[in-house]
Amino acid sequence: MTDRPNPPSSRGPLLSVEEALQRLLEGLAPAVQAVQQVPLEQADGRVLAQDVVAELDVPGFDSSQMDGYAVRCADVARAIEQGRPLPVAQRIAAGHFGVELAPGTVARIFTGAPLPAGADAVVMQEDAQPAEAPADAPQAPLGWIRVERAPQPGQWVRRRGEDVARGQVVLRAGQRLRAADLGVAASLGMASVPVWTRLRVALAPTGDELVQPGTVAPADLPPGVLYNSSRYVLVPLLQRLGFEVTVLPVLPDDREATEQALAAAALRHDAIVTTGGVSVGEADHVKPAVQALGALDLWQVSMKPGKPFMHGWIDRARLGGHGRCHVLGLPGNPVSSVVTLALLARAVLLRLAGAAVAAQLPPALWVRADFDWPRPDRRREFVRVRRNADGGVDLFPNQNSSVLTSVAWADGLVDIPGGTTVARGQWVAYRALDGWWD
Ligand SMILES: Nc1nc2c(c(=O)[nH]1)N[C@H]1C(S)=C(S)[C@@H](COP(=O)(O)OP(=O)(O)OC[C@H]3O[C@@H](n4cnc5c(N)ncnc54)[C@H](O)[C@@H]3O)O[C@H]1N2
Ligand code: MOO
Repeated sequence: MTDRPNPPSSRGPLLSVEEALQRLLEGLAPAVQAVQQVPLEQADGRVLAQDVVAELDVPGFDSSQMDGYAVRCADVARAIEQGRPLPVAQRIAAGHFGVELAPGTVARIFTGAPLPAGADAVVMQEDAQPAEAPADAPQAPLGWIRVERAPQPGQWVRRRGEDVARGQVVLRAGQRLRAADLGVAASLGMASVPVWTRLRVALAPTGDELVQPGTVAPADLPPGVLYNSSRYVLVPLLQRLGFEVTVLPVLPDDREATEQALAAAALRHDAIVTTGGVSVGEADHVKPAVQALGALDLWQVSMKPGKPFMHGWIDRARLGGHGRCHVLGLPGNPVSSVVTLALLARAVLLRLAGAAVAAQLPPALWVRADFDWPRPDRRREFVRVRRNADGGVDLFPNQNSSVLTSVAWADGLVDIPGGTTVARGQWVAYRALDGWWD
């Protein structure tokens, strides 16, 4: 990444969310360096470090999809025409190979069993009836069947390689592995996968007003003091993204102490996520501290909540180390911190973790707004909503960025462009919050 000119100032036009994502991800290289081979059982959510190429076809052989009879379609058609039954010449169970199907015969076959050579379809047993042996026929120890309708070639046959073809790139480097991916890897015979080491993220809450729950009883809470609630939202979200998260003690509203704590954390982590202290007040020390230790890249985005979001880095060379430690400054209001983590910081952190991430928001679903939003804001708004049983979304009544119960109630965000309103019944862009963390 090259050094860039000054971040946009608070006085100029604010960056849009898309511009911010472009700027954040442009030239951003992964911070993780080592690859580890991890057993499939522990690989959920990890970032794949190398492409996985199939060494075999899956399935490895043509097989039956049903319990029934392996047949040659032409023979069945002829037998129907002549009104004759067909002899069952062999019996093939899953895990066993039969012999080539002799012309004019069928094979009893079970689901998953290999199709015998010569067979080109399977007739399920419900479509075949046991029949008497014709008087002029030789012995058939497994009996005779009669089929009413001629099958099409390929019917009820699971084709070799129809799931995965040998040589195919099945999983891509940079992909975050999900449960089904692990099953696919297992189907290729892999017991472990090469993944990047976990990104080491420090969460650094700031603010003299914060206390840890459990240290002061609600009845004894001094005026102006509140519990550090964001920590308990952000840590599980960061962990679900696959990071190794350390929580630092709350940083006081003090420039010197903020700088020292960030410097120490920068040497031991790939990225630091701060909360609070990024607005314009005198007690907002995160920005100047990052500037003193490295550089500020971006500050303030045209979004509500979340406007004061900040990104910068600490130059470890100044601290006797090497490389950069990225700092993502989330605004202090708890809702703003969740929304900026979802929309902006998540992409940066995942890229640092080695994941392939696009510089755009994930695609939205279009849903019906079952609410009015009559007062436009200059900033693009991300309002907390919940899908209802009628196929629309309801709005949480209090959209203040300090109201954390709005996030607890909501299952997603509706994206309202700056300067626009929403009328009940209108189609709006909805993004499920859950989708951001798996
Ligand atoms: N003059 C201006 N003032 C503000 C602006 C502005 O543009 N001009 N922006 C506002 C916006 S928007 C937001 S969002 C806030 C964010 O400010 P900070 O990031 O500096 O956050 P703080 O002031 O430190 O905290 C804001 C609020 O959140 C509470 N908080 C902080 N951390 C936690 C936590 N871990 N758990 C629970 N609650 C937390 C804090 O006590 C404050 O009440 O700035 C506006 N001001
Ligand atoms: O971003 Mo602030 O989050 O509008 O309150």
